[in-house]
Amino acid sequence: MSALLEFSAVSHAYGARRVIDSMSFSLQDGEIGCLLGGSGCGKTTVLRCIAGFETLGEGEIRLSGRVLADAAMAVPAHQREIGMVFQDYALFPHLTVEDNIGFGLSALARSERKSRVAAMLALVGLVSYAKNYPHELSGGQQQRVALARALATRPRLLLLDEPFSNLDVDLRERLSREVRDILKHEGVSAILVTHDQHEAFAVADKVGVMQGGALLQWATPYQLYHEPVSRYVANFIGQGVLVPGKVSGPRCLTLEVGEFCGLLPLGFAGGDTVDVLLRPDDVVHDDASEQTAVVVDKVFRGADFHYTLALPSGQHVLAQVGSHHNHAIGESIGIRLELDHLIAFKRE
Ligand SMILES: Nc1ncnc2c1ncn2[C@@H]1O[C@H](COP(=O)(O)OP(=O)(O)OP(=O)(O)O)[C@@H](O)[C@H]1O
Repeated sequence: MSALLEFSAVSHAYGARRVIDSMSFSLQDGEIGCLLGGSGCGKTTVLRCIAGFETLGEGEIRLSGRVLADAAMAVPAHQREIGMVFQDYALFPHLTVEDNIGFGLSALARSERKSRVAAMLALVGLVSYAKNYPHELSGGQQQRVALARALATRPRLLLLDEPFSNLDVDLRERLSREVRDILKHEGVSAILVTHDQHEAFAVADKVGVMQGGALLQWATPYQLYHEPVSRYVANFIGQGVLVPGKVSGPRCLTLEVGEFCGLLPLGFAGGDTVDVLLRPDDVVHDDASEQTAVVVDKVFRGADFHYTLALPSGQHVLAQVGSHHNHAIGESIGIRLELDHLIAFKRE
C-alpha cells in the first residue's frame, strides 16, 4: 500500500488564532481515516485544508505524491478530485434524487451519466426513489443520496464531516457500517470527522485523536483502546480508571490487587510510581478469587452489567460482567485482573 494522502506538519490560523498546530498523518490507498475530538479542536478545519477551502500557514498536503497545497501555493478545490459529504446533506431541494446524484456529471455523455447515476442508486439502495425529491426522504435516505452524489464523480478521496450527526442513534450505527461497506466496495479512501467514538470505531481503519489543534495519536481503533500514548487519550477513548501502582521489575507492576508482568512501555525504572489504566474488560468477576471488591454502582445494559467496584483501599475500578451475574449494591464479589497490555503513566 502506498500513501494516498500525506498531511505533513500543517499549521493553520484564523487571523492570529492558530487552530491547527504542526499536524501530520498519512492515509494509505483504500483506507478510511477518522478524526475524533471534542468541539472546536480543529477537525473541520483539517478537512477544509484538504478540500482546498483554507490556505495553509505552514506544511504541505499531498495526494498520490502530488502537492495539493503548501504555504506558497494551492491547487483550486475543484481540481483536487476530492468529494465532500456534509452534516446537513446539502442536497438541492428542487432536484430529484437522480438529478442530485447526476449533478456533478455534466461533463459525461448523456448515456454514460445515466448509467453512472443508476449504478450509484443501486449502490446506496435507492433505485425506487430516483424520481423523489429530498423532502420526501428520511434523514438516512437523504444522507445516502449525498454519499451517492459525492461518489458519482469518482473522487480519489472522500471527506465526510459529521455525516451521521443528524440521525438517531440506531440509524447512525447502521448507516455508518453501511457507508463503510460502500466505500470499501468502491475502493474509495475517506476521512470522516466525528466526535462520536462508536462511530469512529465502527467505520475507520485509522483514528486520530485531536485536542486543541494537535493530533495526539493516529492509530488503529484497537491500538487506541489498548495502547493509548497519553493520559488524555487513555481517558478520552473508552472507559477506564487510572489506579496507582509501582514498577516492580523490568516488565512488572505492583498494584493493590497484586503483581502483573507483561509488555510494559519503555522508559520506566524499578520503584517508579505510576498510574495504571484498568479498562472494564480488564476486571473479571471470579467467585473463586480471594481478591474481593464491593459493588458501589451498577448499570444494566442488556447483555452485561457495568459495575463500579470499590477495592479494600476505597479505590474504584470498573468491571464488565455478564448479565446473569446480578449482584446487589453493597455486596462483596470476587474479582481477578486480566491484563494483556500494561498501560502505565508516570506520576507527575
Ligand atoms: N472561519 C473561522 N474564523 C475564525 N475562527 C474559526 C473559523 N472556523 C472555525 N474557527 C475556530 O477554529 C477552531 C476550530 O474549529 P473547527 O470547526 O475546525 O473545530 P471542530 O473540531 O470541527 O469543532 P466542532 O466539532 O464543534 O465542529 C474553533 O475554535 C473555531 O471557533
